Amino acid sequence: MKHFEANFDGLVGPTHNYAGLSFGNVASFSNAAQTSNPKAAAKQGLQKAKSLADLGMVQGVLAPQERPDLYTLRRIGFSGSDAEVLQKAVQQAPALLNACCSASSMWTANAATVSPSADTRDGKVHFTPANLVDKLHRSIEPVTTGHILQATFNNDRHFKHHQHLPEHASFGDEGAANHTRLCAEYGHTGVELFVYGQTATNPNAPKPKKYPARQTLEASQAVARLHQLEDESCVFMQQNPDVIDQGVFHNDVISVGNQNVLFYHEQAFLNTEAKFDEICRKMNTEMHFVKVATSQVSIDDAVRSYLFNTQIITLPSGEMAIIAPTNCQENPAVYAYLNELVTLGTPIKKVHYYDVKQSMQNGGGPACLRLRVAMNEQEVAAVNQNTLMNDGLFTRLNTWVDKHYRDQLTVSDLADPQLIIESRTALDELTQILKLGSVYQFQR
Ligand SMILES: N=C(N)NCCC[C@H](NC(=O)CCC(=O)O)C(=O)O
Repeated sequence: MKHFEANFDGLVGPTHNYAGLSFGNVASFSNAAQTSNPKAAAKQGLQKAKSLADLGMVQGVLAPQERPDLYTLRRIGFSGSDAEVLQKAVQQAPALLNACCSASSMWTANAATVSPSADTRDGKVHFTPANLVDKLHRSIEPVTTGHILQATFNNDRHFKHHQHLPEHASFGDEGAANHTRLCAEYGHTGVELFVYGQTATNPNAPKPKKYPARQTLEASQAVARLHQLEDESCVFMQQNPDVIDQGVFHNDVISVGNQNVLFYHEQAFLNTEAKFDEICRKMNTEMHFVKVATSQVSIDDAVRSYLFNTQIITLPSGEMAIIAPTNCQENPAVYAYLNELVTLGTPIKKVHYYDVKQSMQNGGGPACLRLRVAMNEQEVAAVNQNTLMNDGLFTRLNTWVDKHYRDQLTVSDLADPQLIIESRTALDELTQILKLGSVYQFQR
């Protein structure tokens, strides 16, 4: 049976804006209050997704969330008509209004952790939506994320959907951004590498001093239990707290893997050697650890360019390619490194660059925008086929964006009641295009 690694990219929602909501995420803070372009953002994302489909990859899309989130605003005491709720919120608590308007669900690497059927005891693909408790604007995503995942992977025989972990800092879970699956072939049992930022139950264990460590060991272990993974298929490794303090808020900002390749910065982890030995012991194939030294690329350059927030994909030819943001071309050290990398005799042979700057300005690179789901042919056939990218869907979604999205949005526009109507009209139409049913609260 054939096996694939599918990428499901998050569609950028109509309220994409720069509100400076993510402490510890350098781009989010430094671009706060800039004017965004939701239409361009959505189109950049669609172009990246379509290009991967054109390269022969299985590519899907995940629907965005409903924003402004009036349900959360009402839950915290703002009342009256929808317009009144927005008005009161902007006057009394503008920061809370901003948190309820983010299009952050576009970064589907944070939607969930996914374990392919080859790794799980019941032979199903398991999904656990990430609770994202570290950031208020993201903590309101998991319930709807669960609905969207169930409508996209809507087959009980092949897909097992779990509830997100308890909403407490001890179980801080950021999903696939802190999880990498290593394997020989996508259909073979692999090693699931869980990278955490801190151990919540041990106050004396290493942790960052300045910025939050969003992922806990306790969360990673809970996901591994839920997904019915064998101990022999799991490695739990700690992210270097010093790099979190330099803006590496997720592990996918400092390392990325694909099959038997792990591409990483030398400062990415703690206890690197011992943990890499454990990975080698648990893998049934040779590993390629592709290390980038600080002398080649500094942490600062890695964070600015998102060298490691690239996607490493295996093309139908069997060769690996890197999908990088154009920001990597614009950084001399990183561009020189990538030009050299493809000559080094590693499995990575080519680099493709895409402009995803609208997302990058909020700290979301190509890898943030996608959720990986390794599947066999039968599982791919069981996916909601209307979510899979092809020429027809690409055209329909571009037309849909043109019709509903603004080309300018500032934080002060978030209190505009018209945005509620625009957003709901767009999402209602999208659920028809993708045949998702009623995944949004306004439809229930
Ligand atoms: N690395 C991965 N996988 N994902 C990137 C997520 C970026 C996101 N930015 C934001 O949420 C910024 C929103 C704002 O400031 O308006 C975050 O920090 O959670």
